[in-house]
Amino acid sequence: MVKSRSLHLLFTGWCHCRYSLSVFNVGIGLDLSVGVEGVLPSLARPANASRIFHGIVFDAGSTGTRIHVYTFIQKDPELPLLEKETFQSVKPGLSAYADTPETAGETVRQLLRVAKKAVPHVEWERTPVVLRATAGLRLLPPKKAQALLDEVEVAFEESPFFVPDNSVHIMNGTDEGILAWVTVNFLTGQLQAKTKKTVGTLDLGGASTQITFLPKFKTIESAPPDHIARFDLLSTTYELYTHSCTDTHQTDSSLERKVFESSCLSRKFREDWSFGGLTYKISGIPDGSTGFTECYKEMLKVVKGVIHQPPELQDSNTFYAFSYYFDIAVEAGLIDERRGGMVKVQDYSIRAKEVCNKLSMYLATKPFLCMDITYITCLLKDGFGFKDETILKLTQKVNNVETSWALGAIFDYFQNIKIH
Ligand SMILES: O=c1[nH]cnc2c1ncn2[C@@H]1O[C@H](COP(=O)(O)OP(=O)(O)O)[C@@H](O)[C@H]1O
Ligand SMILES: [Ca+2]
Repeated sequence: MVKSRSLHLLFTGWCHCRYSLSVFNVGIGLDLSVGVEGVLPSLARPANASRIFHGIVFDAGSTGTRIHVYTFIQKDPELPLLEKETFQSVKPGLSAYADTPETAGETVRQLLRVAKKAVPHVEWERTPVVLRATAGLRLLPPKKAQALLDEVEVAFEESPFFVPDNSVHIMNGTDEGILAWVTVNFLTGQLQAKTKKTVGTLDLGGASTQITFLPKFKTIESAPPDHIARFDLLSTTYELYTHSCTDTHQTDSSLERKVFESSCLSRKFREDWSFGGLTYKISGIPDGSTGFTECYKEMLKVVKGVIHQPPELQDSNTFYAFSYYFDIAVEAGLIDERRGGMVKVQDYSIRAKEVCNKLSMYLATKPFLCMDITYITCLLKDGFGFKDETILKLTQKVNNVETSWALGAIFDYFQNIKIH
């Protein structure tokens, strides 16, 4: 089976972008403390709270559905601690069941069993459960997406957990970027520091990508007002630059059963690939040139000129990066899967050249690695405008908690951070 994120974007045509920007209003009122398990959140204590309380977030991603069960401890009335996260994921994502929505309900029921084990029985009825869907459902026809969400809602209502209003919905890309930024800056302790030091975040999903950071005044000044996203967390208003792209769904029926050729694939590579209800024949270019330079040119066509480049990114030092940035770095041997690690933008580029210029070596085991890693290189350099030396901290977990927007989403539930 074909497994490549780049193929998605080549077929859908990158990209539907939304830029957002913001400022940071000082007055940090966020109370955080650090414990053995890591950084501890200060969330409003739910009514009728006992010492421990929980929150359940489902991430309905384009490639999989994940459950995050958070356990908080109310250390004192002001400072609950994030004690632990229970996490599990299943593949494929809900959008794969567009024509059999009952299966989406089954997926959710299966994952709810994890929550029943993680949350004590007596806590079930006051533990909120929410689901946020991302690019996979954003790209479906609205009726099909709604049918899936309805099945999820039925499964939630049948469950013993508390189902708040608007518990199940499709999240926009801006919220996705902001909530991931909240998660990472919370887990790394940046939000607790009485400074404006925060870390930027890069997320690359199966069908969308987000970049979010605290911009300098110059960036704020030069960006149009609709590039601004604000949110409130405790007594602080944050304004962040956040830019989200979702691959647009433009399946071209004229390509039906035609061969899709790419210089990012070995000349000997041939495979059928189903997408958008059609089957494509994917292959290398039999008599054409292959290799990094040609592949990069292909990627430039979908990346260049469609993504806003804030000039300050050329001077930025470190970004946290996860999802496919992490997965592809593991596949490319740049980092260890368990420990993650730091890479420079140029490390992706160097490895892309090595892989793409020896395509036959990877034909059997990693036929799409050249395409994927070249795409990431191109997105970072010519898409966002990062310099070669920028460091990406590739992290799947911080203090044993997934670096996902899901934790930010439960903050949003308990705190109503009002992203606007
Ligand atoms: O919570 C997570 N933990 C670990 N990996 C994740 C998590 N969320 C996303 N990923 C990684 O990101 C990849 C693509 O993301 P996703 O399926 O969420 O696409 P989307 O964000 O475009 O909807 C997944 O295959 C998975 O490897
Ligand atoms: Ca995602």
